[in-house]
Amino acid sequence: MSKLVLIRHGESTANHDNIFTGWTDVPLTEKGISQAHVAGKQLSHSGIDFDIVYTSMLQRAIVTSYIILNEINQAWLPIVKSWRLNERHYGALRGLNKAETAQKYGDTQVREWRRSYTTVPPLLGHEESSERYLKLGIKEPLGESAEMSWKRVQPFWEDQIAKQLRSEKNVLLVAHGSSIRVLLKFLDRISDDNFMKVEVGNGEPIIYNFDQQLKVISKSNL
Ligand SMILES: O=C(O)[C@H](O)COP(=O)(O)O
Repeated sequence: MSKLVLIRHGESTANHDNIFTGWTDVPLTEKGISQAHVAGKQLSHSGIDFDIVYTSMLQRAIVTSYIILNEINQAWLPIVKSWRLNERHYGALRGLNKAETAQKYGDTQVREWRRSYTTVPPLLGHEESSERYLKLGIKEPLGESAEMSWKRVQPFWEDQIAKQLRSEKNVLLVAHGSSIRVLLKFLDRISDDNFMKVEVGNGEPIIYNFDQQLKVISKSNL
């Protein structure tokens, strides 16, 4: 049997300011740091021995994973950082205030942009090339629906995470609202329509137990 623990990063400065973030690399707030400590303490009580940690290439998730690893006294674990676990790219919505955008375009449209599986946000008008992705030969998206982000998460699931779980390794994955929501959709077989209702809170551990065939035996929230 193997365990997968999914945790969304602690509150970021953009979460606090209600700003569309996506691939923008923003830090944790004091509250976000303390949420990461609390999640770490909860996990420490659960007594899970992890074998590997996966996180994104964005500091809000990376720092959350460091804090958790310290709290559970497993700071020595290997950490793999991948752009595939980044938040979905919010395109031209990036940097806008969510409430102001809802006032301008209406709640329904903004809910669709934020929670639909297939709706693509307005795209950036130009390509961007941050050094960290250039180095990997990754073309930054101009914007992504949740479905588009699943297309990049899925190969990582198959090649890395599922492989570990099949060999009975326990995996800690610290990522983002959308990269975790698409994983929940896959693992819990959630329909596109019901995906609209899936929410993931900051710093709230979700634990899956799998058998060797990667069948979900149980799921719980700490
Ligand atoms: O990228 C963002 O803005 C947040 O991390 C998640 O946003 P959401 O709540 O709109 O999914």
